[in-house]
Amino acid sequence: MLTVRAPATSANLGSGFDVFGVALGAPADVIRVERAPETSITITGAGSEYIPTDPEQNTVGAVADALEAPATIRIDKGVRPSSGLGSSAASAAGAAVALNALYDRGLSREELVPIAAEGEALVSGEAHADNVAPSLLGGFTIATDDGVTQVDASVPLVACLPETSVSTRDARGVVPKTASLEDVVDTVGHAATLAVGMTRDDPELVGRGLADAIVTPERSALIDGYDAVREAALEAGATGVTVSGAGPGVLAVCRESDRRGIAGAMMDAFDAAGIESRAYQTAVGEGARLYRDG
Ligand SMILES: Nc1ncnc2c1ncn2[C@@H]1O[C@H](COP(=O)(O)OP(=O)(O)OP(=O)(O)O)[C@@H](O)[C@H]1O
Ligand SMILES: N[C@@H](CCO)C(=O)O
Repeated sequence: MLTVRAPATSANLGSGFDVFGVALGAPADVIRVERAPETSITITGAGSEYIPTDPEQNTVGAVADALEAPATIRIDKGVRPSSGLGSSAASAAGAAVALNALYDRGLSREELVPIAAEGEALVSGEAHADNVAPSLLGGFTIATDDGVTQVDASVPLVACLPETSVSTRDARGVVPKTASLEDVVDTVGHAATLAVGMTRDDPELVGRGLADAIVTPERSALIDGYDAVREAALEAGATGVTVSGAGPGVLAVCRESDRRGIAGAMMDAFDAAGIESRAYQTAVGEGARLYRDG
């Protein structure tokens, strides 16, 4: 049996819609695989009751198919589905690493990115790689049609998840089809600022670079309490706040010394809106880790 711990991720980071992503130190999915004549899936953990075990409908089934690697797959969900932390992608990335090793396919982590993205196509209709790339490679990733660029980074973060859910498929429905040149120019500037900030481990630059006037305003309108939570995080010292992935999770960038206070302020603001939430005090972290259990 092989075991993989595959981290949650936060995609988009505001200005990098469908392109930027970071691996988070926590939470994570744990995937266990054993060779079998046919793929079967069992699921435990956060939100497991909402996830299909049919391999045709589960992201890990799509990965097993793409790698021609049938297996008994056990998923222990640490990443709650439809919360904005790349739940479906964590399972897909974990399965890709585990099955690649189980069947000695010899593919590199970069080569596994499009394979894990097959799972994302299954659940959201498009094979975007901005969650699977950081879950596989760790750090900060820039996923484009030309491939993935990765840098290790160490930037403190708070990911606050309300007890509500937004499906990626629905959230993609509100993304504007066009944008003004002014907004595009503005977003390019912020995206470049964010990328430089990641290379310097600079929370000020990363926080400033989250700003986006194209997708985030439409997405944040789907999240009850978002404006109050954002305001509370900024008042508590966050250097920037945005929607995590497709939402409803909210991501704050900060200095380490402010992280605890920001987590509390965000949860209090959701609470004042009548919504329970959970905050992860975390940081940009490593990619999927493989354990050989013997
Ligand atoms: N292994 C899996 N883990 C989690 N969700 C899965 C898995 N396989 C299929 N799904 C389905 O995918 C959907 C969740 O994916 P979705 O992209 O909406 O959320 P997410 O991955 O948590 O969010 P985001 O991409 O915004 O960070 C649910 O409908 C769930 O049933
Ligand atoms: N880039 C994707 C990430 C969520 O899966 C989106 O925002 O729709």
